[in-house]
Amino acid sequence: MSKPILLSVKGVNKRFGGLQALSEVGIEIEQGEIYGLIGPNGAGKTTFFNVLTGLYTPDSGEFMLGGAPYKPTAVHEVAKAGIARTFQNIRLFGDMTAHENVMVGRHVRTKAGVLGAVFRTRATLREEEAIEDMAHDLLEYVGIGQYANFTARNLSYGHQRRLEIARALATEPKLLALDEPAAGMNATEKVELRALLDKIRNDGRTILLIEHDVKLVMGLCNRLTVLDYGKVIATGSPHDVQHNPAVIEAYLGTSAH
Ligand SMILES: Nc1ncnc2c1ncn2[C@@H]1O[C@H](COP(=O)(O)OP(=O)(O)OP(=O)(O)O)[C@@H](O)[C@H]1O
Repeated sequence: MSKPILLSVKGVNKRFGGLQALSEVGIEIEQGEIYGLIGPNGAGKTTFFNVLTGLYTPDSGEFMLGGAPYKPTAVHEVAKAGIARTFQNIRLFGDMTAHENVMVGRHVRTKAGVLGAVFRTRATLREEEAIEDMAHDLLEYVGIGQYANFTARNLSYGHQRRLEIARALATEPKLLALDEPAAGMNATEKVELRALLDKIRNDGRTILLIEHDVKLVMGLCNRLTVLDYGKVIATGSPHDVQHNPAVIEAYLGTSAH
């Protein structure tokens, strides 16, 4: 039985000068699944992510999130609407501790507001304590609780990636969008990442994953879409997609296969 649709995207077009980077791209992600977006270099994956998360304005496109129309405008609006993302190149606050990085993510959802923060009312202090606790819990959840007080830049690469995921989860997203989370990871880190993403899905969250590591995507995703030259060339289960002639053709001779 199919689950409710969390994200529905239709007819996305995006042109850069003479280059049609996205052509009528659409996807539907069900609640609680890991959905993959793959494709050879330059296929348009990151452009799609940037459109979805408000970094690029599409030339056209319709978006529904959690059953309501969703307009990916400014980045902070996207976070409020319920999409949190990580980036291909890690973007942490390098001089802040791991704990502080997660707290920053949580502030998207705080209620006390600026006046509360300035006058440090009792409500603000209570909220701040709750945020501190939640940040600690999230660091434990992603498996780096013991590094809470380490400066982000001093964490290992794999741990920085986990910290990014914790920070994204702190916004309590409906959809967690991960842009190449396994990039640069060694084999052990990849196995651990896979277990973490599995756990996040088992806890009911929905994940959209761009990933170059085809093995990881095929092993982890419920369904996926393949882009090539800005167009959707296949959508389906890992098994169906792997046997799709258009996909085999697109990947022939590329390092991603
Ligand atoms: N800001 C931009 N200005 C002009 N062209 C762009 C811009 N961003 C992306 N492109 C072009 O759009 C196409 C799609 O790029 P995109 O980065 O989305 O692909 P990708 O599938 O994410 O590739 P990769 O796997 O290499 O990251 C490429 O031809 C790229 O050169």
